Amino acid sequence: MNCLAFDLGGSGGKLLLGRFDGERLSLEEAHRFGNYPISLNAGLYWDIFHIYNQLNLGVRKAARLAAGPLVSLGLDTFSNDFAFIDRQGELLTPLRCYRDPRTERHRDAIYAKMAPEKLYELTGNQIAPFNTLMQLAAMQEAGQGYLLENAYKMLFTPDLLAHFLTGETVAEYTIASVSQMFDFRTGDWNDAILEAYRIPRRILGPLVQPGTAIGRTKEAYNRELGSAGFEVIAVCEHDTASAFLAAVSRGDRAIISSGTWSLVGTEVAAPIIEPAGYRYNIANEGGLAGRHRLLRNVMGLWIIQQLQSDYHRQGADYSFAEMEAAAGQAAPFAHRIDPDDPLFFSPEGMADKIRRKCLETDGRAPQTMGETVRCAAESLAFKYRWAIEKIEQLSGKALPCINIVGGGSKDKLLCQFTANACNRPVLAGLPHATALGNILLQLLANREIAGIEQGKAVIANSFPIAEYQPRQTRLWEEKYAEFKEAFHLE
Ligand SMILES: C[C@H](O)[C@H](O)[C@@H](O)C(=O)CO
Repeated sequence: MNCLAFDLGGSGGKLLLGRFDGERLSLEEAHRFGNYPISLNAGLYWDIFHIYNQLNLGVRKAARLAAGPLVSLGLDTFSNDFAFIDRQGELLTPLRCYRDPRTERHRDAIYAKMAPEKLYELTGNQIAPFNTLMQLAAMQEAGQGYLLENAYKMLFTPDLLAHFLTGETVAEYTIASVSQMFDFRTGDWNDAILEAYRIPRRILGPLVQPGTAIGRTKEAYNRELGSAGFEVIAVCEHDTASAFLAAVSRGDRAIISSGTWSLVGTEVAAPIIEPAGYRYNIANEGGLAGRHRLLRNVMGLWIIQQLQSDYHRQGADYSFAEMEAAAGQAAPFAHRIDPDDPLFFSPEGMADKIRRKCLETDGRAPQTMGETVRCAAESLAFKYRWAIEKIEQLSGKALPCINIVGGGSKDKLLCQFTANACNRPVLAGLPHATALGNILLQLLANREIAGIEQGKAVIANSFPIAEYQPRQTRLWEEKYAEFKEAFHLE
């Protein structure tokens, strides 16, 4: 059986063809493309037409690769971003990038309507400038309430693409659950929040659970693509939910979905919404029925991706492997940053920002590319340790081992640093975990597997995992204590 996963991240997208023969699953990359925020008039946007074009290109390529018919497609993306459509399906707004600075501009006015503590208590979501609610509230503050009043629907990115293909308008649960408008207690949108920010409930699509068939591709779409059509299935449309679903986990362990963001968390049976969670900004996020993630966003490979772009602009083209090798040669523990400093959230000038922060903290700054990347990698590893400790504290369970999945699982240096800093073994693999989670749900919806545990066993049998044991633990313990002190981390 052939199915297709479309996975869109903050630096690129890909379409992977999944072939399942009843026992083993194989993945073949049908198409890959770049996806970068575009800056215009002080706003930051995604090019939704480029994304849609690339999706179609990938569908065509996958149809050629597949020996038999393409049965279904699942779409997953980063969370929080959205566009408005009217009744005809016409786009009323562009797709803004979650790093757009408008939410910061209106931060105080937004929190004056409802305090962040209250928002956390009602939703369990992290307090972050990129949440969907913050973006909608910023639109209201900027005098764009007319868009909310006149829209037919507000659709999250994967739901918008599903709409282009099928004409249906839904709000998939996992991506809705991180919008800061969803209430885990009722399993529905939170009316107090909607009222406080004048968000009309009718523009929010009907919630659907992952595994639901959204619909078949429209006739017009099939004609244009020369395709026989296929079913679009609501998978765990939030990429993190898909990645965690695929992260094969035996027993209690920490999972790091390592990509543009590093999502450091664990699965818990139910949301845990407590004052300590608010203090450490630990998010509750929804997964496939009965699965919840307790998770902390760490700035992630974004810092290294942005360094790469900086060097490119200066005329030096380094591959990730070259950057990793140079970092491996640089002196250890010479520089450090808190990767979650808000300064690092916005694009461009990353090397300068790192130098500035290092000077502030330690009075010296990295000069070479290797020193700068090493500073970022060691600091990320320390921040992972801190996040894992806080999640252990909040969940009341020990997490003695770490699974790293996603593109970052290929970064051997960062995986080894993570094992050292966290003093825990690391199992790293499944660079395409997000697409695998996406495909798992399609197999389930198409009744190719009986349950998700069977799917996880299929993944375990089909893909290799590398193991990293902690090294030089006493030295890393000392440096971790110094790191926490330097950045006043409890
Ligand atoms: C803002 C990010 O999109 C989000 O927190 C994260 O969960 C994600 O979706 C990473 O791709």
